[in-house]
Amino acid sequence: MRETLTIAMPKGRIFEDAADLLRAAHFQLPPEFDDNRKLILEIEEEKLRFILAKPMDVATYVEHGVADLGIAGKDVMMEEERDVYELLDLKISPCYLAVAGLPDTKLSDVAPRVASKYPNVASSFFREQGEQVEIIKLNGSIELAPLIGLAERIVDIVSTGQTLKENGLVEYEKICDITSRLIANPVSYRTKEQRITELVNRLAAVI
Ligand SMILES: Nc1ncnc2c1ncn2[C@@H]1O[C@H](COP(=O)(O)OP(=O)(O)OP(=O)(O)O)[C@@H](O)[C@H]1O
Ligand SMILES: O=P(O)(O)OC[C@H]1O[C@H](OP(=O)(O)OP(=O)(O)O)[C@H](O)[C@@H]1O
Repeated sequence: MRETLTIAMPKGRIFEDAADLLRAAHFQLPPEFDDNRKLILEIEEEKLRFILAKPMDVATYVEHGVADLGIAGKDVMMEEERDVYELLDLKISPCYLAVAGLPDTKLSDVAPRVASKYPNVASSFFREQGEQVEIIKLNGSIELAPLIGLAERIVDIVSTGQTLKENGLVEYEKICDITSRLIANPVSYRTKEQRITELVNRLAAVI
């Protein structure tokens, strides 16, 4: 009997883009996939179970082995080192990480303050540039920080650029491109290798 594969993923845009990708790969997603208030969704015929979590928690479920696979943004994978395998670049939910701030703000001689949801990524980026900064961790609405004087710079996700524009901010530097990745629990990868390879091949064929 085929064992069930459990896949963790975030609830928002990644879920929508992943559902499109799964449909393109001829997985029959039931209609309840489009009204995703439920936190656990199953495709019985395919022996697949999806669990919907916050982006930063996806890798936690996979690392602990309660999900065999996960779909997470590269941003999340870069921020926290995890004991998981990255199997595939799904090329969905594209965006990029950038340094932004108010136009014409000079960085002071003392360490400038940088607000971000990605303190580790931000800290490595400025360290590699040889710049000393003070990192301030925020959990969302990062663009507020320079507007109210909490920080001179932010490190955040940019997609359309609309949020920066509407808040009068400018991009100073692009850090890196981001897409979503298929990740696997190392033990599941060994014990359910055939099922996982089959899924990877079906997805890889439509990326
Ligand atoms: N404009 C964007 N803003 C944020 N994340 C984006 C954007 N465009 C693509 N992404 C990717 O989507 C991921 C977030 O996934 P998703 O939007 O599905 O999560 P969510 O459950 O809605 O999360 P949140 O609670 O952060 O709104 C990010 O880690 C990033 O890789
Ligand atoms: O370039 P854009 O298309 O405007 O997208 C970028 C914005 O989207 C994300 O925020 P999100 O909507 O996830 O909310 P958050 O502030 O709670 O993180 C990100 O943090 C930016 O604020």
